[in-house]
Amino acid sequence: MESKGLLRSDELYEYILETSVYPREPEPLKELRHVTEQHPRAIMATAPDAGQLIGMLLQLVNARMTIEVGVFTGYSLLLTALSIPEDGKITAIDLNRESYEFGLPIIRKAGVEHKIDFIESEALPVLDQLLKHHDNEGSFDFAYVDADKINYQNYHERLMKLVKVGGIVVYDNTLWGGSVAMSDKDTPENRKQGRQLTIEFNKFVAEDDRAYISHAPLGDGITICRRIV
Ligand SMILES: C[S@@+](CC[C@H](N)C(=O)[O-])C[C@H]1O[C@@H](n2cnc3c(N)ncnc32)[C@H](O)[C@@H]1O
Ligand SMILES: O=c1cc(-c2ccc(O)cc2)oc2c(O)c(O)ccc12
Repeated sequence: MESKGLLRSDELYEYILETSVYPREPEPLKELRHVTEQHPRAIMATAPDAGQLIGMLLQLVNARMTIEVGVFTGYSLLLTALSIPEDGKITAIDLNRESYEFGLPIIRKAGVEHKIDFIESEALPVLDQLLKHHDNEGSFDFAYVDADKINYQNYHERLMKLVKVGGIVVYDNTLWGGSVAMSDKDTPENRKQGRQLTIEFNKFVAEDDRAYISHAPLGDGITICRRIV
């Protein structure tokens, strides 16, 4: 049977970006995306098409309290900050404050810094700390995970407790450059470990009865999990 997947070319991806994503991208996000292009690790930023869907999900659940694991220069962070209300809060965790500070002037200019609690740390102990306060259980509306792939299952276990029933957790890079569907021998050496971890995570989350999921081929692949129990 012919594949139902439609994205057959870079031109088609460019078409989506130019037609439906860039014209609607808020100015501060556009500026941050352009500034981040000068960063040596620019490839790590959340793809704008994935960002657009994340923005819609934030609106759909009226997100106010959110968690972000993996900030880098702040594309997804700024997107979240622009999407939540004035009294909304983002607990944003990253090992590296320097990259957060790279984008901070644009976040400040957008007038949304007050919504961000940036924590420079390994993410797992911060999530565990949050869970020590029982009031935090089920108190978050939304979480976005875009960090070390080796811990995605660990993050998922914590986040399935921290987000409320009906809340959403989104994971980035769940197609890992398309390598999840390649044979090991065809996978570039620098993709092999991420490929294996991503395959394992995708299987794990597909079998998780606590969440309704959708694996969307936007950007580098995002998996949307809605906590249902
Ligand atoms: C792909 S980037 C995040 C991109 C970001 N979401 C954006 O839209 O630009 C991954 C980030 O995760 C951070 N990171 C990696 N491992 C981490 C860990 N164990 N705990 C916290 N942050 C981590 C890295 O420092 C890096 O900034
Ligand atoms: O090496 C990458 C590449 C990406 C990536 C690829 C394609 C897109 O449209 C967006 C992003 O993202 C990465 C990432 O988030 C990460 O944590 C490490 C490496 C990469």
